[in-house]
Amino acid sequence: MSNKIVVENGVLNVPNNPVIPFIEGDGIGPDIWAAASRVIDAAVEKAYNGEKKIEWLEVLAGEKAFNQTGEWLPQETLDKIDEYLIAIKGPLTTPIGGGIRSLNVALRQELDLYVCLRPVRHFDGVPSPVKRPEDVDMVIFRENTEDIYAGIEYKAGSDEQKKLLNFLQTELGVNKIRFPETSGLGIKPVSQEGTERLVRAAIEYAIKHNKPSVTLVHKGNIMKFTEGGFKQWGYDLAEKEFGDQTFTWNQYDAIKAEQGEAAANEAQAKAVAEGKIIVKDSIADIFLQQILTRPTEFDVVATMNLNGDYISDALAAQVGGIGIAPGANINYVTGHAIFEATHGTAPKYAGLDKVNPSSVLLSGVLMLEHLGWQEAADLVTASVEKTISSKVVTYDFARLMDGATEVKCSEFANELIKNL
Ligand SMILES: NC(=O)C1=CN([C@@H]2O[C@H](COP(=O)(O)OP(=O)(O)OC[C@H]3O[C@@H](n4cnc5c(N)ncnc54)[C@H](OP(=O)(O)O)[C@@H]3O)[C@@H](O)[C@H]2O)C=CC1
Ligand SMILES: O=C(O)CCC(=O)C(=O)O
Ligand SMILES: [Mg+2]
Repeated sequence: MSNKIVVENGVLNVPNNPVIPFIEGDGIGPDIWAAASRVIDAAVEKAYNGEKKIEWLEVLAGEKAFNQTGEWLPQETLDKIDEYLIAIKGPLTTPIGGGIRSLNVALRQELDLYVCLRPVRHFDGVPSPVKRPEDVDMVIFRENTEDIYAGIEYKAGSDEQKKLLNFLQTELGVNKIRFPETSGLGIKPVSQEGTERLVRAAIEYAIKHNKPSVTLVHKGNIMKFTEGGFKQWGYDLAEKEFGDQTFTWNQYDAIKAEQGEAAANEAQAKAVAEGKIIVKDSIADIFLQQILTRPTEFDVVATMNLNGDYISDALAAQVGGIGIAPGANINYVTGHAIFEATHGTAPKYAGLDKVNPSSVLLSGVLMLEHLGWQEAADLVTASVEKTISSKVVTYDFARLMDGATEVKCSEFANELIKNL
């Protein structure tokens, strides 16, 4: 039997010994990947008595790739992930202000992994800066291929910047750039198709997991045709494709305008009683306040690339920090997915065997769930809960806990394996 994961009629077919490519990552990548992969292997072995086993296939990207091949993201890496469908990666460095563009973004764009899925929930015993971290239970659907984040920008003074500036000024009559000659210029594409496929995935997730609401987060009051477009296209999609399963604040506003507020409230209450998902929206600045002040009001969050980047780190802090925040980049149509930690390469801790491997490990749990290997996923989750409750933790949690035993990254993995 082939050891390739394939997608057939939209359903993943996973053999017992699937080949799964991995990218170790830069900085802390080697430490966290060594720890996490040992725990994943042990959980799979235990859950299936050796009947199932992942065949890891290393593929290169980042500094390791550059040192070995002279390329930051070799074509072979993309080809292998394309071929084997599902992969997992550690973080990759992106220099600031110049140098190569993000390899993380490039992987998402090259494989058209249009959803960045980042579930955020609290694990018992994890120290948090907020009073009720258990109130945070949100799943972020971040658009992953467009927006200002896609990296279409031109350096101040470059020929391209001058051409674009000239076009803006002479063809479009733009006269609001305060210091035109010395401005770097960026382009923010946000499309109807890109919005629709992201919001569709978010609503389908909410339906499948019985989540009561989907919130579209945007700054559409200021960026009317990009972020405002996202909001409108999102509402339109909900009404067009999920009319029987959703009630939108767009519909609420229409009823209110025609029949008054009481009728709109009644319609919304009826929709909730019928188990419909409320599709609402929130402007990004107040959203960042409300996830702190009233987190129980948010369940599934659909947003654009840059907002999603900020929101994921902010929400991660509320449940104990970036060391425990998992993620996945997914194309629900082709079946391609790369699971990855939310955090970066934390260069000051590189090679110290110190940091928390939970972010990439829990990304591995998302991967096991995606493969349908729920038993192995549950073993890892239970072990993380048990280990943290026993206060055996890495430095990031130890510094916020009373009476904790601080262990190294690899020792934390040993403890997790013991507690499987
Ligand atoms: N998807 C990816 O591959 C990503 C890559 N990056 C890249 O990573 C590089 C470094 O980015 P930077 O902004 O410093 O952000 P990082 O996420 O790498 O690190 C910031 C801080 O977060 C904490 N942290 C990160 N990972 C862990 C962990 N596993 N366990 C415990 N604490 C952790 C540390 O906090 P403390 O100092 O308090 O101990 C660390 O100093 C950049 O090149 C950036 O572009 C960034 C994000 C995602
Ligand atoms: O690509 C990078 O270096 C940063 C990416 C990032 O912060 C993210 O995707 O959350
Ligand atoms: Mg980020």
